[in-house]
Order: sequence, then C-alpha cells, then structure tokens
Amino acid sequence: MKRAPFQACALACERGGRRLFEGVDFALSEGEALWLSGANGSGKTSLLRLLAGLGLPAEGEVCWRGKPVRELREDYHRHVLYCGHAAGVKDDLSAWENVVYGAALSGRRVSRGQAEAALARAGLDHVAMLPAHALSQGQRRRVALARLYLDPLPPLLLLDEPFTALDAQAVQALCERLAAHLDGGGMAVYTTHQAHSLRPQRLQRLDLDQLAAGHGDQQAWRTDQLSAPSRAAGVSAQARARPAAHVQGARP
Ligand SMILES: Nc1ncnc2c1ncn2[C@@H]1O[C@H](COP(=O)(O)OP(=O)(O)OP(=O)(O)O)[C@@H](O)[C@H]1O
Repeated sequence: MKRAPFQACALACERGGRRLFEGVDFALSEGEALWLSGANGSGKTSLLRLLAGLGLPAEGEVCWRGKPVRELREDYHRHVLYCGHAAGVKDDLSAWENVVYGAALSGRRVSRGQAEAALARAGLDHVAMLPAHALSQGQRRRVALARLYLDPLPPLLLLDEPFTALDAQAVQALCERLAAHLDGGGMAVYTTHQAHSLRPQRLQRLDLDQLAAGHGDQQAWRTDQLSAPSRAAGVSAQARARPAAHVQGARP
C-alpha cells in the first residue's frame, strides 16, 4: 500500500513544563486536509509549529515522505508553507516588500511583479505600495496570506487561523484557493474557530479536547459516525490504541 506523504507518529508536546497533548497520530495523503480543533490553549498552534519543524516534540516523530523532518530540515521546508497566527508583517516595509520578504524567509525568491500579482489576487492591488503600518488589521492579515496566492504553491500548507480578521469576500476567496490546492493533489493542515465554506472532498479532524479527554480509543465510534456523504467522499479515519489522537472524518 502507498505510504501517505505526511505523517505524525505518537507526537507529544510540552510547553512551560506542562504536557499539552500526547499520542497524536495521523497520515495525510495527496488531496487531503486535516482540521485541528480544540479550545483556546489546547495546543493547536503548538502542534502546527511541530508539524512545520519549528520545534521538537517531547515524543514521537513528524515524517515527510517517510523521513523525519528533523533530519530533512531545508529539504522539508521547501515543500511547506507555514502561515502563523500573527500577521507577521514588517511595519516599515510596503505590502509588496512584505510578500517578497516573507517568501525569502521560507527560502523562496519572488520578484516585485510576482508579489504584486499575489497581492492583486488577495484583493490588495490598491495598497501594494503602502507601508504596512498604514494598513488595517484585516489588510495586514491579507498581506501575510498573500504568499498563498503565489504560484506554484508547495504541496503542504500549514495554516494557523487563516480566516481570522478577513471579511466574508476574503474568506470565500481563500476557501476557493485552498479547495483548488487540494483538488490539485495538495495537502493542508489548518486551525480555525471561524465559520467558513471550505469543504474538502477528503477531510480529517483532530480534536485536541477529545484527545485530552481520553476519547482516542473509540475507533469504531469514529468510523461508524462518518456521514454517508463523507464515507462516499473517502474521508479517512484512523487511530491507535490509547493514548491516541482523536482523528475522525469531519464536516466543519
Ligand atoms: N512559549 C511558551 N512558553 C510556555 N508556554 C507556552 C508557550 N507558548 C504557548 N504556551 C502555552 O501552551 C498552551 C497551548 O498554547 P497554543 O498557542 O498552542 O494553544 P492554541 O490551541 O493554539 O490556542 P488558541 O486557540 O488560543 O490559539 C497554552 O496554555 C499556552 O499558554
């Protein structure tokens, strides 16, 4: 059987001397999305950062195409686009310079023309020249997300609250962009507390609250609870014996 390109095995995370979660397992294949859910402080951002290779797990391994990402380093990072929770834009740089700078941080060379085209696709062509400090919060967020409108996208997107501070039109545009990415065989892991219209054909859900509550061993419940359309669409569900992640097919 073909191995899923992106896998997490028995991941555990500790922050500030406290164990946030353990036993996180999933396997993500081409065209699949994973929705991380859980209450504020449950560890979604911490998990995304581990998946991005920005920290080391207390236990377990994140693997890309069968190899641990801690060994692959740059060879992993060029396959990944991580968009963090904060806007992360530089006040003194213009919008287009921020796109170039943000791409450079992830090892990608982007011309001014490419940056302006991405901003236009993000609905920000009229502010491309403005310094970031002159932009609204929503516009700053859209500048940070403009990297998602650069072509080609790397196969794996890791998105922390991508819809925060966006207006309805921008949320819709981003959903369409992500759907096209998944339809083209890309993968995405994302967190959101917000209503949105992203309806991937194949979606897994990992709920850190359920995991903390020790509901990780209910494999039969999970597979049985998949809705008929979800099953037909090939939503996958999997688990290990406890402790294990609460991964289930889901419809947001
Ligand atoms: N640098 C740090 N040092 C110590 N503790 C931290 C650090 N960063 C986060 N934490 C703690 O880890 C826990 C999980 O934080 P995290 O940001 O991963 O949660 P989250 O699920 O993404 O929350 P939210 O939904 O509010 O964004 C919190 O209790 C937080 O206080």
